[in-house]
Amino acid sequence: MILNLDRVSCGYGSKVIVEGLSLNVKAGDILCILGPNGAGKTTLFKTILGFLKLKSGEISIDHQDIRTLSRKKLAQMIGYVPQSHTATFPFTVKDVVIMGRTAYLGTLVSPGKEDARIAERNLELLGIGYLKDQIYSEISGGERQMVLIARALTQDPELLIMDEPTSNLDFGNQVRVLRQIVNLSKRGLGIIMTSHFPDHAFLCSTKVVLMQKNRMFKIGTADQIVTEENLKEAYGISVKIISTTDESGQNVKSCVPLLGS
Ligand SMILES: Nc1ncnc2c1ncn2[C@@H]1O[C@H](COP(=O)(O)OP(=O)(O)OP(=O)(O)O)[C@@H](O)[C@H]1O
Repeated sequence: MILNLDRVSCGYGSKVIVEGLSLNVKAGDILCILGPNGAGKTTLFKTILGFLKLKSGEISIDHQDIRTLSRKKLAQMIGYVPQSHTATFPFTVKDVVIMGRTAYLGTLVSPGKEDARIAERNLELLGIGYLKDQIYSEISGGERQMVLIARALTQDPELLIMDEPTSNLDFGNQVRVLRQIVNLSKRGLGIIMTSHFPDHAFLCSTKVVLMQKNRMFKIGTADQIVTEENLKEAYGISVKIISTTDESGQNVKSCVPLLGS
């Protein structure tokens, strides 16, 4: 799988939010999109998913222009994980995950045994099989986030787009979700995620886009992009980047924000 963005510009009406962005995401890549509120991360997602019309440039997946793909075909290729939300209706976790099969079902066709099997397999893959009969609105925020990932995997996509997959999660669950993201990329999925924590780029990304409010962006590896200078420019705060080692002796960087006087 290869997603290719070629000089992409997108936005709303006459308002251009992202201008001239070129990048690619391949199987096994984790692209982490960073940037302040309002920089255009969600706008870019909506455009890749085909909800917003491209202003100019081209987006292709496996060399097919997304404008030529049906919504159903696009849903079979790209899984979307929204920020975790509370469902109003009391569906079981298994029912929520089976909804991921919609892209493969004909009109008025209900999911069958094979769809249920795929849903259960993905719950097990993420280590949350024990939740399957629980009510989605009665599980924790962290568990809901994992269920939404299982639902997107049940679409059997080649690319996963995740909108702040760690928002609303406690410290431990943030790391558990990041670990699952790394595991999924190792299984051959391409992943695009947004985060408000530059540390997440150090922890799991293979590529970073740092978006700024003035339509500027920087693209590179976490080491190249998540620098004290770039973070100051993007977020307007002073940050120290420090280094330590993990359990296996690998170097790990972390961002420490400075309050200043
Ligand atoms: N439906 C819309 N119509 C017009 N402008 C919009 C619309 N949705 C968002 N915008 C504007 O587009 C810009 C980018 O918004 P977007 O939601 O993409 O930012 P973001 O980087 O995802 O922000 P956040 O980190 O807060 O989620 C903002 O200036 C916003 O006001």
